[in-house]
Amino acid sequence: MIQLKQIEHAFKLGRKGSEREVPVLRGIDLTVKSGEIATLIGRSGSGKSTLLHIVGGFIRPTSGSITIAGQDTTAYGEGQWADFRRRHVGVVFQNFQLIPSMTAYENVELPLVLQGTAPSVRRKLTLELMDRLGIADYSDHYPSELSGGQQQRVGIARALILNPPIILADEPTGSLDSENEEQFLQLLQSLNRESKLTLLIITHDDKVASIGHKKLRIEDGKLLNQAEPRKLEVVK
Ligand SMILES: Nc1ncnc2c1ncn2[C@@H]1O[C@H](COP(=O)(O)OP(=O)(O)OP(=O)(O)O)[C@@H](O)[C@H]1O
Repeated sequence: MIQLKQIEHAFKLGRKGSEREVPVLRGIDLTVKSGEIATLIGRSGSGKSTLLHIVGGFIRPTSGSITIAGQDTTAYGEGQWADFRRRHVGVVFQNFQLIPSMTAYENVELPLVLQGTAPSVRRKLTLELMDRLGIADYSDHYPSELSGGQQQRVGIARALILNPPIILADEPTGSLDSENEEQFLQLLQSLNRESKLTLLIITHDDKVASIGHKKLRIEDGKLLNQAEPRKLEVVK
């Protein structure tokens, strides 16, 4: 579960001594239950990425509290966050952020290498996951030799390889065409169903937002609960 309470964030702009504060997030209360898909939609500049970066521990909020998987991470330093992320949170980015000089296989395996997992275990886990995500045939391809959809599958495989219960996704389909977007959204939904994965996805795309069990909207740094679309009444 992810729980944010009264999160405020202001960026400091300008020269030291004469900085001004620009408020970006204002009083965010957010709960994402275990096994839930939450989507957060909002215009450019509304604060989506800032919020995601706070949940992932890349930015410290100005005030408020963060609890993830039962642990209060609010006061964690960088080292603690890095360790916490390894065990609990995977991140998927819009532009995949794969390492161009590594093959698809090496990109997926990398977190296991950094963690010091034994080579035989690494090989088994990496091949199993790549097979499950339909990218085993592309093991030897470099990112530049993969389509956008395949690159994003490699991106999510890398985020999943350490088996985190939570995935944060920053505009994960932003670089995909509509067919690849559809397939990638189906993949996220099946991972959610089969592995009880908790997902927080930020987007400006209604189609992506529609896969959320919980659909949230952010406007000017404030969270609004997006109303469920009204069901049409059938007139007999
Ligand atoms: N490091 C920073 N320093 C100063 N201001 C920042 C910084 N990062 C973001 N901002 C400002 O905070 C506001 C929210 O930015 P954020 O990236 O969270 O929006 P967003 O909703 O994710 O936008 P987009 O959809 O365009 O990515 C913007 O006005 C932006 O200019």
